[in-house]
Amino acid sequence: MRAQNEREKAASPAILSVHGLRKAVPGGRQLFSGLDLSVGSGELVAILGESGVGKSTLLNILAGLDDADSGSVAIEGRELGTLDENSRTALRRERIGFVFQAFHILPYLTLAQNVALPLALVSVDGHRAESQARAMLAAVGLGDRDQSYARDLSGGELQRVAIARALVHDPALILADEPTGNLDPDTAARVLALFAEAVRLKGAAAVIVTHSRATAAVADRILTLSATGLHENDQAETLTTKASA
Ligand SMILES: Nc1ncnc2c1ncn2[C@@H]1O[C@H](COP(=O)(O)OP(=O)(O)OP(=O)(O)O)[C@@H](O)[C@H]1O
Repeated sequence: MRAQNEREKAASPAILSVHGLRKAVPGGRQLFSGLDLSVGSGELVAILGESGVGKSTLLNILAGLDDADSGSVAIEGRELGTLDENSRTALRRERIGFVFQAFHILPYLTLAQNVALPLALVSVDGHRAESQARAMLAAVGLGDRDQSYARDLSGGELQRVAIARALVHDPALILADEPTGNLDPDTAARVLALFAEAVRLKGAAAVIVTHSRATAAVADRILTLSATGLHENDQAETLTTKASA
């Protein structure tokens, strides 16, 4: 059965294809080079790595929010390097769900409006967008908070709003930066089930940066980022103990 799953995975189309990525920070220090990655439909990849190694930078490059110094990133066959800024923005809105480490929940919108935003940006009508947003908020355990504002929420609640917003438009590619870092184990398990549903039932591809053992455990592959790129890692002991989330 496992062999069959592996064959199916190998045959599934790559949603994300990365080749030879190299990135240095302003000032010249090189973060990584020779980085390759392919993530198919229905596949969830966890990325580990020491603090400061470049995990958030990598996610930003994968989303077209930052540029690599060399190498290529393609999403569903479209090379980001060949797209102008408007096309990149459109691709991001339509095909990517991004959970930022700092959440970026807009303070002047209600939670329902925040979560409905990705739908509004792809022209889903207002009533439908708000009702899907409320359903998504309920799925992350915030069904009774849809009219609240960010200032009234805890860090873990904000993180769940960010996750709801990233998943509401059924993105092809989910990029999540420490999505369970502020959550207790039960709540983390609940949101991880949502990521798993998006990947396994809806066919998304997901790349999740995490320090959490429990979060990495839901991944099909665990990779470690270092200066020489991404390397296979199934050594659970390399996960830090930050890890209960
Ligand atoms: N604009 C910038 N100018 C200079 N250095 C930067 C800039 N952006 C990021 N860096 C540096 O690049 C390195 C990688 O940062 P990044 O946030 O990608 O790491 P990370 O692996 O996600 O870390 P953490 O696990 O602590 O979140 C860090 O040393 C950071 O200080």
